[in-house]
Amino acid sequence: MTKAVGVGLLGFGTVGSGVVEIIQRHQNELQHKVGCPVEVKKILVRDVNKQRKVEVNRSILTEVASDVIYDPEVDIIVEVMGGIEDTKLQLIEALNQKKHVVTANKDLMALHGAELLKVAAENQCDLFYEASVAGGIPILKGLSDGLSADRITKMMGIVNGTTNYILTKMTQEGSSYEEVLSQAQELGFAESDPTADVEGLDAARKMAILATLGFSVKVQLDDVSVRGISSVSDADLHYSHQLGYTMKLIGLAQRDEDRIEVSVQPTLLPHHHPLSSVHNEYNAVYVYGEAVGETMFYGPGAGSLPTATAAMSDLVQVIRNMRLGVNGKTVQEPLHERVLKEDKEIESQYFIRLKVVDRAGTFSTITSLFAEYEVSFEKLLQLPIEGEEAAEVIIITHKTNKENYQLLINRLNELAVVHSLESSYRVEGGQ
Ligand SMILES: NC(=O)C1=CN([C@@H]2O[C@H](COP(=O)(O)OP(=O)(O)OC[C@H]3O[C@@H](n4cnc5c(N)ncnc54)[C@H](OP(=O)(O)O)[C@@H]3O)[C@@H](O)[C@H]2O)C=CC1
Ligand SMILES: N[C@@H](CC=O)C(=O)O
Ligand code: NA
Repeated sequence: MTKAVGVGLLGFGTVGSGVVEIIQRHQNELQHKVGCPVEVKKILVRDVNKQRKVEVNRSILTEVASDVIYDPEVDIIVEVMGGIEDTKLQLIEALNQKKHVVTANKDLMALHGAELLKVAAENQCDLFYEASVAGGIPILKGLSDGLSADRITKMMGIVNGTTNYILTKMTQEGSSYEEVLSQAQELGFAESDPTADVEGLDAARKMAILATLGFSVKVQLDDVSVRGISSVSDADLHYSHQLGYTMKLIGLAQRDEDRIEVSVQPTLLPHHHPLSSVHNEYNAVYVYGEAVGETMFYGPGAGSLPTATAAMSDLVQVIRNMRLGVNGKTVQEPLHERVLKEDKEIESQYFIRLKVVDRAGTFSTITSLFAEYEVSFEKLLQLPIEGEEAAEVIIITHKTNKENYQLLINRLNELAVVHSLESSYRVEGGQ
């Protein structure tokens, strides 16, 4: 039999234990696909004495990274521990040792992906990162293989499992934000610091990776405009629903000619929109290509075995490349210059919720301001607030540009008839 390929893991938590479980349980299928046994040789953890979900021989656990990186029996490193700067240095060290790398680390790839890919290419090594975006969905392979000949113009999707889980449970079961967040943590969906999930940063990192690959443009993390779900209230969910919309944390990457926009924000979608029925930790990404038209990638976006499946598909690809002697050949420089759209080029509908003074003339003052910025109403709801001389006004606008919208929002806040601007969100999938 052909010599076994040796795998070293950095991390043995939610994703790492899934990787080991798949290697153990699917060894026959793996051997059939790659033509040799796949063996886990070493695993880096923080604490070798910790109780583990998946059983391995204790002797392969270590708390010293170099035990994995310099192990001559390790051909491929699977990095599933997280972290940025130290992890980057360790992966560079591993690549310089001619170890191929598979990683689930979007924090690292969004910030240092280009540099790491360069080091990998210089060492004729593979560096694959399918698990870093949308968990078990083969979205990166979908873009780089399936749609490789197309020109991608838009990607829109739900790319964070934790926030989708939270919004689903809040909307469908009326659960509290805190309660569902801790469930998502227990289920292993959330990041070690869940602020990255709920404040949209995790999704922004994934959108930067997607936009870089899909548009062949070097998109920086700072290019992504980000807003999370921590300020979404029950009232927002309630009124959105009443007006026919579902709230989702949406990542959007769009290009017109060579000008791009990348954002992550809570967004209202019509109930009938396919992304509205993506629930719990599931993710989905719409990809629009000039030639293919519209495709949608759907599946579990977080969790142990789904995410490990993505890392394993990269592992299989690395081993196939090893057998063909073609590792490190897939890296390409971006084709296009990165030019970001200006606010006046970004068009969208908006949901605006105001608390206003409940008396004659209020409405005409508000509508005049909207008219001044050429923003018209598509839907409107006005409800008196019991026990107060105030009313709640909820507006869905027609499409307007972001510059006008922001000017309007600033001025609305200053109107004497407006007590407060309660909330405002982008609306997609309508007109
Ligand atoms: N969970 C998910 O659904 C997904 C996670 N990811 C990404 O995968 C990576 C891993 O996530 P996840 O498995 O959830 O994380 P966990 O916290 O469950 O696991 C992390 C593992 O790495 C080990 N570890 C962490 N830091 C160090 C260190 N400095 N030195 C040694 N060992 C260390 C831990 O050791 P010990 O066990 O001893 O504590 C643990 O085994 C992250 O980059 C995450 O963003 C990507 C997609 C989905
Ligand atoms: N915390 C992430 C894990 C997968 O990337 C998420 O919730 O999507
Ligand atoms: Na994926």
